[in-house]
Amino acid sequence: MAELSPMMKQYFEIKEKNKDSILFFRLGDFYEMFFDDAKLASRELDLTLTGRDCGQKERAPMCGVPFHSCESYIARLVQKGYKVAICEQTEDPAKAKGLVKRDIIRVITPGTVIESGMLDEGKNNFISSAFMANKKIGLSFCDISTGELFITEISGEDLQDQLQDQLISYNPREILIGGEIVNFKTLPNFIKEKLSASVEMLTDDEFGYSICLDAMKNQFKENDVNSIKDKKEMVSSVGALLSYLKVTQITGYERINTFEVYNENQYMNLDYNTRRNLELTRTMMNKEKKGSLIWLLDKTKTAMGKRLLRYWLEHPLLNIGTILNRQSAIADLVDDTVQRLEITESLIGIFDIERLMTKIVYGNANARELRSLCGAFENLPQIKNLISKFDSSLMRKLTEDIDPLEDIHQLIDTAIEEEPPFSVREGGLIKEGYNEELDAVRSDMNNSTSLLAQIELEQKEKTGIPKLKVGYNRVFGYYIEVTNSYKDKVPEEYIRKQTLTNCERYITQELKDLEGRILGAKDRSFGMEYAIFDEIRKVVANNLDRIEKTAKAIATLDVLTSLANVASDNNYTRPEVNQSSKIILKDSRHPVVEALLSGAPFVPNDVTLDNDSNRVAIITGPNMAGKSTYMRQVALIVLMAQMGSFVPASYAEIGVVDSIFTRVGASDDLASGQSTFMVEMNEVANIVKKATKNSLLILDEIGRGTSTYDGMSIARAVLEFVADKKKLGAKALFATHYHELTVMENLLDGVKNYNIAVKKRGDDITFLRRIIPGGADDSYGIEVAKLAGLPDWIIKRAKEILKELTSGKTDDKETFANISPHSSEDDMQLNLLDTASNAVTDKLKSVDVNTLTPIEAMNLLYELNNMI
Ligand SMILES: Nc1ncnc2c1ncn2[C@@H]1O[C@H](COP(=O)(O)OP(=O)(O)OP(=O)(O)O)[C@@H](O)[C@H]1O
Repeated sequence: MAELSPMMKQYFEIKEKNKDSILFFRLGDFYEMFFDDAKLASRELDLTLTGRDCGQKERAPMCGVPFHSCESYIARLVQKGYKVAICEQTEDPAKAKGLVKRDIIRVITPGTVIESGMLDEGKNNFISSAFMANKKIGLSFCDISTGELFITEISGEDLQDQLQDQLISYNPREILIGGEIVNFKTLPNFIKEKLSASVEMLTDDEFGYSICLDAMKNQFKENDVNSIKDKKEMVSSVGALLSYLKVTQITGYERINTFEVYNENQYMNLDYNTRRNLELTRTMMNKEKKGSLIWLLDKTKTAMGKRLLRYWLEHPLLNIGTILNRQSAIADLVDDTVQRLEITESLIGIFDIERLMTKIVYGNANARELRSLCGAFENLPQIKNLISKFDSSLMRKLTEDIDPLEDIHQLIDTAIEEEPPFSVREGGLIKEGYNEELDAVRSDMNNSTSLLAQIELEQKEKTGIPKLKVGYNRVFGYYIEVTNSYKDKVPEEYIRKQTLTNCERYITQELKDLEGRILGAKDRSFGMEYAIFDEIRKVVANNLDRIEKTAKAIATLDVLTSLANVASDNNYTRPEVNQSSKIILKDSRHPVVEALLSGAPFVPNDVTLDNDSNRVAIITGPNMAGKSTYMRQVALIVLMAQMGSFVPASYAEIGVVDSIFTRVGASDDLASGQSTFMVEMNEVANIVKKATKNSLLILDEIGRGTSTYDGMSIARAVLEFVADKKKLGAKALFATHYHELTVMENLLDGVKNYNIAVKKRGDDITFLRRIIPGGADDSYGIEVAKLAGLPDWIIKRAKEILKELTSGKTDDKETFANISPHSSEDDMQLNLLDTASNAVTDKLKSVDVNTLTPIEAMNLLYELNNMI
């Protein structure tokens, strides 16, 4: 067998160490993939598969992507869950002796993306690490593009459920798991179906306590590490994550210089179904942002603010103090419109400082990005000044945290060109006047350039060739070009280098000497520029703590301003948030439906819920009356209040709830083999298992997915469980079409009936959208069906059947069986037909048709026709 070429040998050595990644092997201006990687990439990225001679009989399958547009290709692979190992030349090809050295500079995995083009600017890109031992789970979430790291410990009952709820609230793209977590048999399916994240199994050694503790010590301040070092599972989770980042990122992960330990009881619990049902970040129907709560609330001006707003929305608080702090800051902004609008304006154009800093710390930010950072700092002094006038404690803290960073701004501004090129190795980065030495080298370079022009002139005169010019190419540098018609005038000392169709190119000793000076000056100047640029980049990186603190403050201010703008534009009110267990709302509205309604205005409604005589509200009323809207608006208002936001109501008192659970709408999960009813019952089971008396439950038409009697029985049993203080005793809104359930008001403590009023005139109904005490008198299903355009025949027939069913003569089943399968109209027509056909038969019996004359036959036919 023939020997592999040296380059392919090098390829195989590198590939051997990165078997589970697609290897992007840098060759010139391309990243090439070979063998199975090439086949996979060609399939996934629609690339043409070619072959490369590799010293063997068979050519190596190969495909490539251009270096300059590689991001979009990598993004597509990473989004599909693949890892991409980037292999670069690690020495200057010009200085290499033999084959250029190459090595992996970074492995990009779904959870370790930092490239802005591959990230959603308004969403964190988390990688998570979960390790379980001793019935405890250590869990961490890290966004390496911003340097944020959140860690927690989960203990107690239902660890898998708790873990899933935590994973849902951070939505990581990649999850490292190990220890006893492998026993959670349904977890992989959950991760695949609900999170679409990729999973990496790590070994117990990788989660080993002492290795992990060392990894933490290398990364964080001693005091920080000491504060959690007894939480072994937590240490294992963070340590294994750091080691994974070290292996994949190789450099730059030092950006993660601190962490935040959170307690899962710090935040309201929202499970997967509730997040989906309340349409927090996208709608259920179209999976679109428009129509979701975030769409309404997000008026942020910066990417940092966008991400933080999303975080607040996905993590409503339980701590009243923190909620009140946010509220007071929003109140400051709501009350001072002029100031608020000025702040809003000064936030516009502030770049993503958090993600820029990551690139700077990684050492791969270019001069343009440094300029963007400088631009982001421009308004800081003004913003600090604007908010210093406010009184609330959060505003005071933000004023303190915002560092105007004038020194860094000035450093970048005086050093870096306004519009530098993307490349940092080809000059044009540093402003004239910033560095004397650089200016001197540059002037040498420029003088040399004018010397070239002088040479051209001199040679023209000396040789008498008018069409002579000095040019440059990459192959043999500076040359003199003479058109063919003057070839005979070329002096002897010219050395011919190239012949083209119309001209010849020459070099001279004088030109080569000058070239040495020019290129030397150019190289030196570019080298100096890069060194100065890199130094500035390092200075900025060394100020990470100051810059990061400012970025966080700007993000917080942006979120507060966004919420204040929404509150002011939509006439929201500041809710009174307390521990009262009450939810009292006056004139409350559904924030999103209200914003989307174009015709008639939204009809506001009141709400009274508490843990006493108003625990459960049974809501009846016709279809389309607004039951679901009403229930969701209560849940959304509670959630908004616990985010710290103002709410759409004229008055609101919110006793904090520990969780919101919802069971709404019909959905099936055919992929996991579950019918609509199974999904519904699973969700109900989950709610009754996890809810506490401090939870808020939204139960919309429980039991509708099965037969009437079974459904009604289940609905009543759930209602009894929820309402009964000895069992659950939680606050709940319970919408149902089973009017029979309204009797529960008399049978159970704490249950109240409400209905959404409609006005009926003849066959037509008008929706009033007002919630009023008492059960609904009728369900008006048929009237709504008529509104929906069901044909008259079906409507009439349905009314007939309903009349029989509600006549109350016998039990429903018997009555239903006794109803004729024809409508009364059908029966009438059948009777008529019967009579006519009898008359015709009688008539025909009375005549002998064989003896009729043609005229008599015609008359008979005429007579028969009239009978029918
Ligand atoms: N308070 C309101 N003011 C104005 N329009 C409303 C109000 N409540 C609901 N609506 C409108 O009525 C539509 C139907 O409301 P919703 O889906 O809540 O009815 P429903 O009673 O739950 O119906 P069903 O029993 O068929 O599920 C909503 O899409 C909304 O546009």
